[in-house]
Amino acid sequence: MNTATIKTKIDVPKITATEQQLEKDSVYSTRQLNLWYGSNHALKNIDLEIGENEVTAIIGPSGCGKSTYLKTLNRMVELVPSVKTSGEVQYRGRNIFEANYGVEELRTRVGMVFQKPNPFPKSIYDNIAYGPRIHGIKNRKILDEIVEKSLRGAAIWDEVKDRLNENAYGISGGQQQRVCIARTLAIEPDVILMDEPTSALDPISTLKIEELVQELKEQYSIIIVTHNMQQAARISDKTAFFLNGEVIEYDSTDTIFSNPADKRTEDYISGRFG
Ligand SMILES: Nc1ncnc2c1ncn2[C@@H]1O[C@H](COP(=O)(O)OP(=O)(O)OP(=O)(O)O)[C@@H](O)[C@H]1O
Repeated sequence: MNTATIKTKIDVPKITATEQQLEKDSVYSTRQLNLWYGSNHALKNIDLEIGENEVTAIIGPSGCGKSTYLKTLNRMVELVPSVKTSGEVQYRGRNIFEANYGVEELRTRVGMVFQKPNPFPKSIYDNIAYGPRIHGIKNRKILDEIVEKSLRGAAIWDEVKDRLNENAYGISGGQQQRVCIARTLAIEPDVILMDEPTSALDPISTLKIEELVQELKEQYSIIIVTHNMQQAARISDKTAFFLNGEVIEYDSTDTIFSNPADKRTEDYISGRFG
């Protein structure tokens, strides 16, 4: 009997996505995360492992805690005075809630792209150079290189290379969103958080951003909140389904969309609610 035959006879237990995640590098490990806005318990016992160089989609109906979860990952949620948290969010092995954790450094490592494109009222060039300048880079040649590399990385260089000194408000919404992605890339992040980045865009711009996300995951880990289930199915590797502040199911995107374990996931992805 050859080895191949032997292997097929061994009863291999099915490995869940969560177990696979634990085997490879996790960028984030969220453990028993709870979050309250005053008395509103918005996140409940969230356990999630976010994989490196993957696209993780967060889906679920309005108000289920998707954006809150995303904003917890870079501690932006703390800007709301009534917020209280418990549990742990480990980023690269360290709990970001630790008292001496440097939130500025965290936000340098973890970029964010918002629902509505939000360029600064400055030239396209200055939008991209803004972050590097804050980090002390003043040399024009180096800044030129960063601007070009970032705009190329966001697949918009060819469209704006002759308009770098024009105000970023003068380009289309889809182009503005890619400039915002380029602005994020300019500080060389490790993770990119995207909060419904295409919901304000037309279908062609949406497609461009979706293609871009696929390219960016070679270099970055991406967590994307989306209301668009086709989008989650098209571009993500893992999907977490949130409902009323809980993670109902977290698995490979294929499993979530073809063979979900929980009836509530099935009902949501088949459009029965939300
Ligand atoms: N700044 C805030 N202050 C108080 N409560 C908030 C705040 N932001 C969100 N909430 C509440 O927290 C819960 C989760 O909201 P969140 O915005 O995270 O949901 P979501 O799933 O992203 O919703 P949507 O899909 O509509 O954007 C909701 O009950 C919401 O009302």
